Amino acid sequence: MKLQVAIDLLSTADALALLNKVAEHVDVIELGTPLIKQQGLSVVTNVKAAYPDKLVFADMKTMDAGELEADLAFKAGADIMTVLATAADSTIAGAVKAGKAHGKAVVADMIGVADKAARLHELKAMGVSWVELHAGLDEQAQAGYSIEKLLEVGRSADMPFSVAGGINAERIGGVESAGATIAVAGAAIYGAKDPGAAAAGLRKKIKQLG
Ligand SMILES: O=C([C@H](O)CO)[C@H](O)[C@H](O)COP(=O)(O)O
Repeated sequence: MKLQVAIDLLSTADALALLNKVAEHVDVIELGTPLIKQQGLSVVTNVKAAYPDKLVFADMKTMDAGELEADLAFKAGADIMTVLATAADSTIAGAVKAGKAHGKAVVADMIGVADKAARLHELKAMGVSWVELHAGLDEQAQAGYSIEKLLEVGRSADMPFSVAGGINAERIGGVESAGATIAVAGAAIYGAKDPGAAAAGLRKKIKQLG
């Protein structure tokens, strides 16, 4: 299982300072949606220039104009971009088309999807590279939040999937056992006192489990 760091900070300088501590421990660098909204796609270009050997993930959460937005992200240097699974099929098809044109990956973010199993089958047919089983920050803040619901969907998924939703050292084992190809960790890394140690710790747990 790969480790993806989600950077939900708001400046390119802060993102680069964090990466200076954690990049060696992660496989995929995610530029979060708030960061891209604050900085524009220049943050993607700057991070890819600084880390050309890492996969750079632009969390665009595209809801419309799929081909155009995916094209913008890939032209900026992204290796992977996200389209919302709740978007119209034509939007997802457009993003997939741009992904194929650039030879890059398009991920469908399942945030807010009610019937995740049914949508997953449709997304597979549309040719997305993988799906992200995702509970967003607002969902995580609700009383009684549990990552288990996402893992349940993952266990019966017949395509590659990542998981995002408050993954930390306690939860990462369950994510690996559910069969995820990528574990996404945001706050558990950027919010840690020692982000380098936090990322290294998650990496170590993955190695132990694998
Ligand atoms: O995608 C995310 C969210 O929508 C805000 O951009 C997060 O990066 C994702 O949820 C992972 O972060 P954590 O839940 O803090 O691990």
